[in-house]
Amino acid sequence: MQQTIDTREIINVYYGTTSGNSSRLAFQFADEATQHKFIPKVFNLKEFNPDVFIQTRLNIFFVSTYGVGGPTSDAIDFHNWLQSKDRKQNELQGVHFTVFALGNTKHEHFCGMGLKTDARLEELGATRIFQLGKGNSCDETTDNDYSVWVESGLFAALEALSPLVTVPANQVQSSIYKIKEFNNIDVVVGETLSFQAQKYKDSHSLKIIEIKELRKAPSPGNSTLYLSLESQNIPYKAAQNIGIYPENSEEYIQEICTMLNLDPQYIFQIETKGNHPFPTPISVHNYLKKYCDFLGPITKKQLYTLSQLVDDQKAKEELKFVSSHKGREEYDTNYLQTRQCFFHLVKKYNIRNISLQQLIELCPLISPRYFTIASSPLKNPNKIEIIASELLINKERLGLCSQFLRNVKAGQEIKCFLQDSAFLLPQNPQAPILLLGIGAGLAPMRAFIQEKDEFIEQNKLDQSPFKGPMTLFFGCRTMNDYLFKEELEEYEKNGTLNQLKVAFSREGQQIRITNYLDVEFLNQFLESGGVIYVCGSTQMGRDVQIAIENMFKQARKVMPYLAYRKVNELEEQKIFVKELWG
Ligand SMILES: Cc1cc2nc3c(=O)[nH]c(=O)nc-3n(C[C@H](O)[C@H](O)[C@H](O)COP(=O)(O)O)c2cc1C
Repeated sequence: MQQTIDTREIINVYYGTTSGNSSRLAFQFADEATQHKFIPKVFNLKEFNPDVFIQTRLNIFFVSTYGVGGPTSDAIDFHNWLQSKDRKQNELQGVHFTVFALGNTKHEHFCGMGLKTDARLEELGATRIFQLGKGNSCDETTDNDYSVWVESGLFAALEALSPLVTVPANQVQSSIYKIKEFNNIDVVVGETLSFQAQKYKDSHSLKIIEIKELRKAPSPGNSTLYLSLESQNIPYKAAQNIGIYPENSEEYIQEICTMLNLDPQYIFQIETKGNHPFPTPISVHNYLKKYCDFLGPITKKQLYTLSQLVDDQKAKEELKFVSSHKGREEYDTNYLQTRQCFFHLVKKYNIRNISLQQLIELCPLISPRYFTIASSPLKNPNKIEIIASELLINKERLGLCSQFLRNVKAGQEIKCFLQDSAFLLPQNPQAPILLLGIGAGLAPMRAFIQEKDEFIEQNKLDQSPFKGPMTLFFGCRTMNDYLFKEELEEYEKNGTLNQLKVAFSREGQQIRITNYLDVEFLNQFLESGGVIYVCGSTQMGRDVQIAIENMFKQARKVMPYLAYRKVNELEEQKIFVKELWG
């Protein structure tokens, strides 16, 4: 007798991400949808195909916001397609959707991209299955916000639309991986890789020319590295973003192999009807090194699986509880905020019985870390320079990328790719330029200064995108953190920088760069058609925003409630350009 199975419809799960939050939730949702007997298909928005979208009834979007309430770079084509005037009224009739928007309340336009997507889908005639959800990464509550959203009835709404049907078992596509030992005699057939794995595969391998510490008295967590990479004739732009794929260290790989009794030399292939999560055949060692993110924030799916595997009854209950909706506050305070990860919990609870297949299903791929290029291709056509601050987690362990960069040596190659940042050249080359940076936020400023300096050196200032006066206000804690001191002072001496001011927040007068932004100065600067570039912490971005608002209120007598809008207008006109983190 033919075997049958109860199932529901296909759901397309789309995500647009930069740092991995949206993709993590998209895959988590896919896992939960499978338990509810749906057939999820996960796509990065770069792979968005309008025909597939319109033909599939159920669609869910996980979209994060970047820039001024805009899309992540992988979602730009989708965003342009959706918002295009070419779209016809009711073009999306029959399509059902729901959106989970990711953002951060420290940024303006909170969840802007999700809100725009949600509103436009409805405008084009698509039916909203469930109200928009919002995840706020400000206090790292995104994952909890997601579970609250799901628990408030998402699956009930989906199930009402798509009742169970009984079909022959062989009609249901399975995306579960099967691990198979690779023998040298096996013929390797071309695999279709997941979007993220393909992006990794297509990225460049750039050789490190030099790596050194920039601070005078570094300590763990208070270190800033300088890296130069051979650009291998890959065209790059000043202040562009570079995504670097970090790798797990040998110590961690050895330890996890010992804990889980995995043979690092074992070479395996993956059998799946879906996309392959990474290229195979591969050794366990290389999988753990390049792809397996076992040090990232612990997910509820990981906690649930660990609860099933741990022997200790108390631990079992605790892990199960925090993986549930009821335990969301404990999950947030005791696991997310304390930066717990899969590796440390496996170690803490002495869990040994996790198979390679489970590991692959539980741990996401290592995501790239983004930096802003600190050099100009005109001055340095053969090298890309980067400034990287070190991240210390819980005052005890370095973040994955920080430990990776600590261990790499000159001559070694690293995987990376380039993409545009918010720091585009000014539209008016005559515009006065004000560069505001703190710490490693000096990177894009240095790239622009180098660019201008090169035009001056070649006696071609008339062709430069920076013909107007250029001012740099740089903030650091103490003289020990004053990065590129001699170089910056030289740029001031030779006239590339018309003004250089350095604010030390923990030394001397203990001031911040915002102390230089008084009402009169900002008013005159903006009246003269100036452009302001800011790079550093979100707090600093907010302080600069407040300084500009005050200028509007006091110098231009703008009503307080309109001052905020005025600053937004400056952002939209690319007169106030920010790239912030943290
Ligand atoms: C450079 C930058 C710009 C951002 N701009 C916004 C924004 O305008 N509005 C917002 O709500 N969140 C903004 N965010 C926050 C992200 O959307 C949020 O952290 C999200 O969880 C990231 O998801 P991802 O890991 O999938 O990229 C920004 C984050 C960065 C790093």
